[in-house]
This record gives sequence, structure tokens and C-alpha cells, in this order.
Amino acid sequence: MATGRTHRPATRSRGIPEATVARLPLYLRALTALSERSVPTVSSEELAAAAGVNSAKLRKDFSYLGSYGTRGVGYDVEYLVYQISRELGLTQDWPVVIVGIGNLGAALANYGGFASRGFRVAALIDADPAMAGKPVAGIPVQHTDELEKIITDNGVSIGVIATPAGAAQQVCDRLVAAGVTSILNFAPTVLTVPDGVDVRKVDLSIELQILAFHEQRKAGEEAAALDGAVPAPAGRDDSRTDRTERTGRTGGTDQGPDGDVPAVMPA
Ligand SMILES: NC(=O)c1ccc[n+]([C@@H]2O[C@H](COP(=O)([O-])OP(=O)(O)OC[C@H]3O[C@@H](n4cnc5c(N)ncnc54)[C@H](O)[C@@H]3O)[C@@H](O)[C@H]2O)c1
Repeated sequence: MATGRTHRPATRSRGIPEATVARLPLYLRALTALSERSVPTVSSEELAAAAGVNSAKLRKDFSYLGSYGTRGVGYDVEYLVYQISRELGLTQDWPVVIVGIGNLGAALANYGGFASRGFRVAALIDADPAMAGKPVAGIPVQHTDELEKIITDNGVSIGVIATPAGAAQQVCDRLVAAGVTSILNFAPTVLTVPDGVDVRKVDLSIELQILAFHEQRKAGEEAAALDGAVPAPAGRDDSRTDRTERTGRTGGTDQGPDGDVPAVMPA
């Protein structure tokens, strides 16, 4: 059914670049930790270090939110948590369905981090009739026959696909036809979606391959250092943001091959 892939512009309609949007969850995670410790204010340098981001970039990112902090005081932690949550759409409840309740789908269903961040698991769906009615994480699994009704009844706009790769496109098509406009895809396949549908792909094996690449490079540099050619490299955090900074590329919400490759990746 799908005819093309979503290619989002590097800048969102409200003027916030995609690369900034991709860093907002990093700031939010660091700010939430500060908030839990009742820290009232934070400097851009402290927050940048906690989020693993360059502080000049952080100040630029916050300027898009209209948040400039107070000289000598820093940023108000609670207010920034609110501002970023609002910008990310987390001040509202997002019902999510998970399709494919095998090893991964069950683990995701049991993950408490969704609910605490405003993502409510509205339904678990699987094609295996033997699973229908069985509770996983306290939620009875429903058969795929019910998929369209579940999406409509719960007003679901976000779907998580954790089926085998061969079933993912068909599941994606059904989700989209039923009204889902954002998909988090764990299956190792590239999904085709119509314009207006965002797909984020998660692939831990790609993350491991990137780490393997850096391990190999470090080993080569260390061998060269032993030969007295160049100094051994310092370790580094190869987070999405750092890679974005190095390559100068912006993150995207689509799953094109031109994106960079964080754990939740657009490639
Ligand atoms: N992205 C990652 O880092 C990562 C990590 C682990 C697994 N995976 C992928 O996640 C997927 C699930 O892995 P798993 O280990 O949970 O597999 P699994 O075999 O344990 O579970 C798959 C489930 O999908 C269901 N299913 C099959 N076809 C379906 C359909 N058309 N509609 C609805 N449900 C359907 C099956 O009944 C089963 O319950 C695989 O594609 C796997 O490669 C990705």
C-alpha cells in the first residue's frame, strides 16, 4: 500500500532543527535526575556535561525553546523539565500498541520506563491464537484480527513493531491504514510508509558493530603508539549527539540511509 518514504526537512515546522529535537531527550534525562535530587538550578556547563553535549550547542538548542537562563544563576531545572516535556509532547498521555509479543515484545511490555514518560501501553497484539487472552505485564494479549478496532477504540497514533522481519511490513501497513502515524520498528527490515508517517528504527546489533569498528581503530592506534608513531587515543562517549557533531549531519525522524545511527536510529 505504501508508496514512498517520509523524508523530513532538517528543520521542523516550528523552527526547531531535527538535531536539536534529537538532543532534547538527553537534556530531559539529565534534568530529571537533577530534579529528583531537588537541585533548583543548573549551569549550561553542568547540564551539558551531564547530557554529554557541547555547552555552546546546548545554549543554542535552548534558545530555540526561548530559554536563555539567568547569568550567574543558570537554568531553572523544573521549568526546563516542563518546557522540554511540552516541546516533546510529553505533557499528554500517548497510548501505544506493541505488535509481536515474543521475547522482545514481552520485555518492552514489562518496561516501566514507557509509562513514567507518558507512554501508556494500550494494547498488546500478536498473531499467535494461542497467545490471545494471556496476560503479559498484566495486559491480556489480543489477536491481530482485532488490530484495527484496537487502534480506533484507543486513539492510538504510535505503534511498536516487534514481529519477525518478514511480517513487519504487513503489520506496518495495517497499523498505518488504521490511523497510526508513528512507528518504532525493532524488526531488522526497512519499512516503506506513506508521507506523514514517521518511522524510527532500533537496531542494537548496529550499535555493537559501531563499537566494534571503534575497538578495531583503537587497537590500531594503540599498536601505532607502541611503535612511537602517534599518542594512544583517549576513550570517548560515542553518543548520537557526538556523532552528529563530528559529521555535521542532523538527525532525522525518518529511517533513511543518510541518518546517523543512535540506538534508536533513522538508518
Ligand atoms: N532491534 C533490536 O535491537 C532487536 C533486538 C532483538 C530482537 N529484534 C527483532 O525483534 C523481533 C522480535 O524478536 P523476538 O526475539 O521477540 O521474536 P519472537 O519470535 O520471540 O517473537 C515474535 C512474535 O511476533 C509474533 N508475530 C509473528 N508474525 C506476526 C504478525 N504478522 N502480527 C503480529 N504478531 C506476529 C509471533 O507470534 C511472536 O510472538 C525480530 O524481528 C527480531 O529480529 C530486534
